Amino acid sequence: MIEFQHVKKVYETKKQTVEALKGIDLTVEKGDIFGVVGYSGAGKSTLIRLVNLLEHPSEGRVIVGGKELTSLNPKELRAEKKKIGMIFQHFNLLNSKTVFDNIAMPLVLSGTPSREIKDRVGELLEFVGLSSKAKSYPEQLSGGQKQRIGIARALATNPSILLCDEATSALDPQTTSAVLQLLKKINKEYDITILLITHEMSVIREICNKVAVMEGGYVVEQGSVFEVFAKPQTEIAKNFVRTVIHDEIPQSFLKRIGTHVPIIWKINFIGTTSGTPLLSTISKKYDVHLSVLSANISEIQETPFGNLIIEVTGDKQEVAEAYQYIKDEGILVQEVQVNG
Ligand SMILES: Nc1ncnc2c1ncn2[C@@H]1O[C@H](COP(=O)(O)OP(=O)(O)OP(=O)(O)O)[C@@H](O)[C@H]1O
Repeated sequence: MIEFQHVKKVYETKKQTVEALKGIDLTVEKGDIFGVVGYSGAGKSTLIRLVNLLEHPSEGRVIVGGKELTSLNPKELRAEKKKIGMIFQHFNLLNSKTVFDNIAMPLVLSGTPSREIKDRVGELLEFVGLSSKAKSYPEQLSGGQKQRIGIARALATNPSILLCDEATSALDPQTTSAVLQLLKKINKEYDITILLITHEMSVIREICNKVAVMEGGYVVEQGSVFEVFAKPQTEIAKNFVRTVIHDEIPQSFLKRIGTHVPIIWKINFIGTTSGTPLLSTISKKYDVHLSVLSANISEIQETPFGNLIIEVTGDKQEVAEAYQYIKDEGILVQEVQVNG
């Protein structure tokens, strides 16, 4: 649906040359809610702005819906751009226009008859739950309401892709959650592929199915949200995951281990397996002793995601067999190295 192939972006200013993207390969598939996370300056905004040609790539190709937008003539480009909606951190509404007129704007620009505009805007206002605000002005609305209007405007031309540029960063947690649920509804009910950028891992956890982690103009890690949350590979991905999932070995335990090298396993449960009475099964089946050092269950896309850190003691062979048993059950288990 959206493909970045070896994409580079260089900004040339009078004073300096900034290499914002240094070679990006990324594929967003139809139906995805694909999240790109990274700290400030990583290149996220540049990346998302390439999709609707708010920025042009310096090298490489950006292919959207099978077409490379830079190769189209102005008429074809206008048609393709209608299929891409975008929402922004600061909403980008026109304060001098009513809510109705803000939402109608893309339709007016594309020459839609006024009868059709009226129906479509009415439908969109209802969809975002703000039918009573048609005649209000943006400054009379809360942040969450403004973003709903931004979303309605982005959906006006029936796009197949929605780009979200830090869409919830200016909102409080409760409003953020409501807007994210609305995005999820849009993805499901309208079958719209969503590409979002954020610096908050909680946003990724709440609605995305795939994630890419960016740092210094590169995508340093990508995969399904479950994969990356369960087994982040890079230091930066680990840091992001830690902001929402607390699975540290407790300091009190580390202090008391002395020179002894303990065997510690980190176990991740996803979905229904989180209810499996795994530990009692293992201690019955194998001659091992298990003590829980830390345990918590959170939710990723409304699916339980549990993690457990346990210390294991017992005969070497029994410990190895118990480990294999967990793996054979299809549960993600990793040994954690702790220096005694
Ligand atoms: N129009 C521009 N001209 C020159 N440099 C730019 C321009 N836009 C972005 N940059 C630079 O490119 C790099 C990547 O910026 P970008 O805004 O894409 O990152 P980001 O991850 O979205 O960060 P933020 O969340 O702070 O916006 C930064 O070093 C930034 O200063």
